[in-house]
Formats: sequence, C-alpha cells, structure tokens
Amino acid sequence: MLRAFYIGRFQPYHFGHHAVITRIAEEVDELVIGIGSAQKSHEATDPFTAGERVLMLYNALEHLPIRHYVVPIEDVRYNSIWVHHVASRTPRFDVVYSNNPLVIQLFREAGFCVKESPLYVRERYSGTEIRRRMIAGEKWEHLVPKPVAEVIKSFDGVVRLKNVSTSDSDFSL
Ligand SMILES: Nc1ncnc2c1ncn2[C@@H]1O[C@H](COP(=O)(O)OP(=O)(O)OP(=O)(O)O)[C@@H](O)[C@H]1O
Ligand SMILES: NC(=O)c1ccc[n+]([C@@H]2O[C@H](COP(=O)(O)O)[C@@H](O)[C@H]2O)c1
Repeated sequence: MLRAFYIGRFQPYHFGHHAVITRIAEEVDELVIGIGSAQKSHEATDPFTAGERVLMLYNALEHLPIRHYVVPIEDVRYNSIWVHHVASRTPRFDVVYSNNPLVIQLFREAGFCVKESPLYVRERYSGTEIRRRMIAGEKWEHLVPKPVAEVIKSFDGVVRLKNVSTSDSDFSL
C-alpha cells in the first residue's frame, strides 16, 4: 500500500492542482493532501480560510478514485522542524509530490522520497492569475473545477478578495 503526500495553499484550488492530483492518483493507493498556510485568510494573497479550502477540495475530489485525506497545516516559524510538524498532523506517507523547491529540499533532507510534479499550463492555471482576474472582474470560473466556483460564490469570496485587496490595514501578531 503506497500513500503519497501533496501540499499547496490552494488559494484557490484550480485545474493545475487538479491535473497533478489526478496523475498522482494513478500512481499510488492513497493520497494525503495538505492545505498549507492554514492559519492564513482574508489577505490579498491568501483570501480563503482553511475550512473554505477544505470544502473546495472535498467537493472537487468527490470522484477521485483513491482514498484521500485533506489536512489543514499551519506554517511554523522554523523550516528545520516543518517536516516533523507535517508528519505529526497527517497519516504516515511514503512519497511526496511537489515542485516547490523549499518543500522538496526539506523532505529530501528528512529522508523522504520526493517526486517532482510537472507544471500544467502554468500561465493559465495559477492562483495568482485567478486572484488577479477576480479582482479585475474578469472571467475566472473556467480555471477551477465547477464545485470550487460554487463554493467560492456561496460565501461571496470574490467580494471578500476585492475588499481585502484594497484594505491598507495589515494585521499581524
Ligand atoms: N498549473 C499548475 N500545474 C501543476 N502544478 C501547479 C500548477 N500551479 C501550481 N502548482 C503547484 O501546486 C502546488 C501548490 O501551489 P499553490 O497552491 O501555491 O498554487 P499556485 O497556483 O502556485 O498559487 P499562487 O499563485 O497563489 O502562489 C505547488 O507545488 C505549485 O507549484
Ligand atoms: N516553515 C514552514 O511553515 C513551511 C516550510 C515549507 C513550506 N511551507 C508551506 O507549504 C506550503 C507549500 O505550498 P506552495 O507550494 O503552494 O507554496 C505553503 O503553505 C508553505 O507556507 C511551510
């Protein structure tokens, strides 16, 4: 039984992520999906809460043919302990898929087998580009699975993103 791990911020979950996850599902038996920077929301680059992102993934992956777990994971101050932090919040996994250089470096140093996942039409499928379109009032719905667009609309996510993007207040502890 081979269980894989894949992490992203999913702000929002889009067809680039979906292509990667669909491909991983052909190679492994189970998949743990980490929702990274789970503590963040209501910011221009991270507008959606961990709970909202759980819902996006849960609904978009309803028909994924393998068992999968969606686990929110907060950032920690020290990169050196991040892999242990991830492991303490997830079912045990055997292989990591990522193309984030820091994620790859940290997992390889910790002794994990890491497979690099290729980018899928990156200029089209990118969280940054989708958020830009949302703020500009351009079409974005075709870049995400239908259930994701429905979740975002259910809580007026585009209005929130526009509001937090124009706000000049930056709250941090
Ligand atoms: N088009 C894509 N094809 C394949 N993988 C992608 C694509 N876009 C992002 N990824 C990967 O998915 C993982 C999660 O990324 P993330 O949730 O930050 O998405 P993103 O589109 O890069 O978002 P942002 O633009 O907000 O940084 C990362 O490893 C990232 O490289
Ligand atoms: N020290 C840390 O908390 C740490 C280190 C490496 C990656 N991460 C997180 O992993 C996720 C990686 O996903 P992206 O590829 O979408 O950036 C991000 O949420 C990032 O913040 C956190």
